Amino acid sequence: MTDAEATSGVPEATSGVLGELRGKARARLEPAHWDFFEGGAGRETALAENVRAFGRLALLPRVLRGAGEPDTAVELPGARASTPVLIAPTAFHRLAHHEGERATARAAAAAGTVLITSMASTTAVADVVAAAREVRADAAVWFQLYLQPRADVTEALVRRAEEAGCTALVVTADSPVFGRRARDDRNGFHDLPPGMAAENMRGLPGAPPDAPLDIAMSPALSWDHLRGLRERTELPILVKGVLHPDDARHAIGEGAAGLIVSNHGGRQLDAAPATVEALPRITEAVAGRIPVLLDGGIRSGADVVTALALGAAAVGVGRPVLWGLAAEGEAGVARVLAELTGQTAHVLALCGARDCADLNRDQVVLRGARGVAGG
Ligand SMILES: Cc1cc2nc3c(=O)[nH]c(=O)nc-3n(C[C@H](O)[C@H](O)[C@H](O)COP(=O)(O)O)c2cc1C
Ligand SMILES: CCCCC(=O)C(=O)O
Repeated sequence: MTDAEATSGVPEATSGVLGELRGKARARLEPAHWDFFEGGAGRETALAENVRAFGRLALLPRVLRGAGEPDTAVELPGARASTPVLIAPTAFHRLAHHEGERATARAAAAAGTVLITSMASTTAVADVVAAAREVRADAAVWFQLYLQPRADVTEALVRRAEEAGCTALVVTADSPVFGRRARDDRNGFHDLPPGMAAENMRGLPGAPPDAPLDIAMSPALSWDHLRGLRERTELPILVKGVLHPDDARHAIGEGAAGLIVSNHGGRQLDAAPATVEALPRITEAVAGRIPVLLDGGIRSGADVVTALALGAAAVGVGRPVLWGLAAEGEAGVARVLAELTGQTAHVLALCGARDCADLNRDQVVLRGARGVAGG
């Protein structure tokens, strides 16, 4: 067991650039904030399994294909990204670094990738998009939305995202209630410190002037709410947190432009499967009709290529971006993105792939299994 595993239970990156940034982030952050970023729900089984499941998979390279230098670019709803490594939405970046989401946005834009900015950001979405667009005029920022039980609140948030220039909405569907996180309970961490707030939640219907509204999570939300949202926006909508193939089909029926296979980084249902293990059934159900993305446990280029080979169009990365941000601000996020994209290009080349779509499901096999050629 590594040192990191001994303290967290998770087989996390302990070497290389990501390991270095993780160590630096941990040393810099207040322990309660580190635990908030790093932790998961319950016994942290889903959190650990997201990472471990990639370790149980191997890649079968194809040889002598004359593929040339791999192209890492991907085409997505409301974005063309130069890398399949996107930034998954994570809350409260100013807890990690004083520049917060602005630093993350600049690094994402410079890398030519999509920032999925959290509704629970500590910077208003207009300022997040502005920071990205200062670096690159066509930078793509997607807005992650928790559907609110009050339709007027959801609507006001969507208008803000649209006016800010976001090019897609990501509706997080895996949070009918808030996950139970033992580390946060133990630390008594349940709110932002004074001076920081969820800036998107200010000035909404039902809130006192300039006071932020709490983000509501509601088990009463249904596909009807998603339909209501679709009728009120032209933006493409991706549904995040899908693990059951029937929900994938349902989302397509409701006009979703994309899906994100996710268990919220193991922070919601602890009994959820590792996302890479849920992915094949989802891509099978979707059958290429809309792009399927995955997040959870991506820590290397091999993880990225494994997800792509199993049919993902792109992946999201959560905690490693927070490590980079906490360790070195914008430069740290840039290092995380460059490292994962560089590794991805290298693994694509070693697998004989010319681009992110030039991979097949039969190239992913279980380690230790007899007769590795899948199908
Ligand atoms: C600190 C933290 C905050 C998060 N906040 C949000 C959020 O506001 N909205 C959301 O949809 N997902 C949120 N997530 C989940 C991520 O979008 C993503 O599903 C997950 O982090 C991916 O796993 P990884 O951290 O192993 O890469 C959060 C995750 C973390 C670690
Ligand atoms: C209301 C904040 C939600 C943040 C979140 O989604 C998470 O911590 O996983």
